[in-house]
Amino acid sequence: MDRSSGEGRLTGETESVDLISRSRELETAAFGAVLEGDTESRMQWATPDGHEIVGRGVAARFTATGADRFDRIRTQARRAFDGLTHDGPDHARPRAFGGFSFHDGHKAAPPWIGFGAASFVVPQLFVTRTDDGTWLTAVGHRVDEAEDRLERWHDRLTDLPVTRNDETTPGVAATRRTTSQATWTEQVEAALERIDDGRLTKVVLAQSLSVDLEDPIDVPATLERLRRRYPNCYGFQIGHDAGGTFFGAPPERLVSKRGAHVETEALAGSVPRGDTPAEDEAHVERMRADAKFQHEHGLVVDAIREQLAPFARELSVSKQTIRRLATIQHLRTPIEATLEGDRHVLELVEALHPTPAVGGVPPEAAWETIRDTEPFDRGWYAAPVGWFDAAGDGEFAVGLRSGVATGETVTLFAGNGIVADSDPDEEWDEVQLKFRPILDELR
Ligand SMILES: C=C(O[C@H]1C=CC=C(C(=O)O)[C@@H]1O)C(=O)O
Repeated sequence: MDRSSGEGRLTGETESVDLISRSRELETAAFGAVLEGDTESRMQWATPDGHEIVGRGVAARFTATGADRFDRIRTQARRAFDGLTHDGPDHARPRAFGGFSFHDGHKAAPPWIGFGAASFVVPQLFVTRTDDGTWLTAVGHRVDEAEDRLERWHDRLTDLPVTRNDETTPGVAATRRTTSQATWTEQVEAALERIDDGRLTKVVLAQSLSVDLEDPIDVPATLERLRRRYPNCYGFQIGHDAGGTFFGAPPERLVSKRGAHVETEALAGSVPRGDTPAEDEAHVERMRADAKFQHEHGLVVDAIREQLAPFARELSVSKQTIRRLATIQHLRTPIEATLEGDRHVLELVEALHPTPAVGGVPPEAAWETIRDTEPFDRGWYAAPVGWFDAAGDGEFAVGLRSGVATGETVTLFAGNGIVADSDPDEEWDEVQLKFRPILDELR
């Protein structure tokens, strides 16, 4: 454990701290070792364009509960980042990593111990790998503390041999579902009644699957395998020694903001992969031509456009495309905007979450249906995970194709959009496809 200053000072709602950050280039690929050993917090973030950040420890922590959780995180972060001095390249700058629970009333009960309604950490030590090289950054509250940490870890990482990828999976001893297929059929039929009544247009209903493992899971190795199999997805883990580790390979960007430029997307509508390119195309053609899929997807596009419009000087919705993953294919519509005025990425996260790709339309009726139907807490599943920086830029994925690992159990979550004309059996099959990314890496 890095004991030079305990696990760092925390940033409360009123206290402000100075953060000193120092970076240097790293000539080794052995940076995964940053995650090893005891630490209060570890994180990993990888983007579809191949950039990666791996970090440990707590230089500052921001937490909040309640309906104003987005605002309160921003206020705490402003205090911490106002006192930040960073000596290093821009891409190695300190950022706050973390996320939100799906719903603001969330309580951190098992399997979500350690995961509150909003929680972000500025790591004490992290490695950033981009096209500009691999950089190590240490953050402390004094110059000597940051510099010592930087040198110590630089030497430690440089001396390590690069370990080979671990292909061993933990093995599955048993699985337990929250929702049988018969119960699912009843749930979908009950949601369809609300849709028929006109109370609801769309709801995303989810299931959870608990997997008991034969051996403990190595989350970084699992994530590495997921990244190779799902290169056009994000990869993330957020973990605490005292709690669980939430990890996954989400295909969906909630939002990214750099300066005034914002990118988001609508991702909804799912079909399997085929065994041949022709079969792949046949599935896609069926999805493109199907009124139910187009309705389900169009609701997401419309909601994102409406939520983003008040912030935007310009907003463009591109042509619908297909996101083809190893086990599933989705309808995808990229959406870009130029912001009017200075905004924080968390304002956009708050406005967009939950999109109807994970919640529904209208949002209140959808949330009521989810609450009445799902016999488990969504926790951080389907919620925003990502990072933001001192300038209020950042990037967030939707926490899908994900699970939370606690001891020798991983609890997985997956859901599907229900609209008029949804067929319970087809919806069941689509949900099972969405468990596969993580489940395949556990077997
Ligand atoms: C809710 C999930 O997926 C969303 C993203 C893509 C396609 C979806 C769908 O076809 O229903 C969902 O909206 C999930 O993976 O658990």
